Amino acid sequence: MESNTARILDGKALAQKIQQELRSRIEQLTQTADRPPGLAVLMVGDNPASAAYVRNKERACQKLGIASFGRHFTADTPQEELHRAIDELNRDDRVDGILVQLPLPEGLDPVPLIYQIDPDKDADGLHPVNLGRLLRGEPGLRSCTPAGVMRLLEEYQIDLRGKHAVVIGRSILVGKPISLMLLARDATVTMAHSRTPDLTALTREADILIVAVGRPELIDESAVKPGAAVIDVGINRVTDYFGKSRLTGDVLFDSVKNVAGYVTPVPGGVGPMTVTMLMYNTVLSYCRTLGVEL
Ligand SMILES: Nc1nc2c(c(=O)[nH]1)N[C@@H](CN(C=O)c1ccc(C(=O)N[C@@H](CCC(=O)O)C(=O)O)cc1)CN2
Repeated sequence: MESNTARILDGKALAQKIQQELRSRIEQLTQTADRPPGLAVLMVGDNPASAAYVRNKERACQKLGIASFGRHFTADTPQEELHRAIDELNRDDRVDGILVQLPLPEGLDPVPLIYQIDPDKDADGLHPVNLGRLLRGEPGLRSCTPAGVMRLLEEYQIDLRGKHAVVIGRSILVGKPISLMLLARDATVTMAHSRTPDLTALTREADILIVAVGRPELIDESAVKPGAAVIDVGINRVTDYFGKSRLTGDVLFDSVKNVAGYVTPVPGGVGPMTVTMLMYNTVLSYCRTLGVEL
């Protein structure tokens, strides 16, 4: 029997390439602009994973020449204080992008906070105005993880037109927006979720399979059509048989690579693209303020 090894979609390399391009563009623009682009990340509480992601975002800002206006709040901060912080950042001309790091500690509601962010500074692309623009096919700030997935598919010239894309997961952060983005590129999209019967029969029909459910290694080669592009959006920390902690996706990589045409690794696939698209959105907002093209 012939063996197959899927092509790896290298999100880390693509993220570096895009960041380099952004850095050059920022360097060019700041020769004449009176300020650099600015991003404000609101972090509430001390969830260790969130704290690490926020540090990554701040590090990326520093590398690219974006000013950070991060605000860190304790978990018992009243919701009203967070609304006041967003209001200040909305009015701060040095700030082009604002986001609330998710999840928030229990007792705090992220939805009204996201609704309060100025849609033109909504670097996460989660404000209903930006989601509405996506739905209507209008320009706007796009959600970072789905936008990162689309950039990966584009980079590796994976044909979407007329192809059957199956998206597992219906979150507002990934599943819903990525389905709309694939539809806009003429894919035939099926959205699947926890109540979908016979998931495997469906995923085996997919030319493009996007998995965003947060269930470690849910998808193995038996669920994949030969030659399909498999995009793993899951990031799960699991403890292995020997008690060692490791990171894994929603896809069993070593199995899926035997049948897929393309597959993203975890780590090093979609994750780095999320942070990069956040930088991209921030620079896009900055360019709009300056009245120039990105
Ligand atoms: N406001 C938001 N909150 C959250 C988002 C988001 O897009 N906006 N997404 C996730 C967390 N996240 C960014 O915030 C994020 C997750 C993972 C990565 C990443 O680069 N992962 C690496 C592995 C990192 C590790 O070793 O732990 C990878 O996959 O290679 C970046 C960003 C939820 N919250």
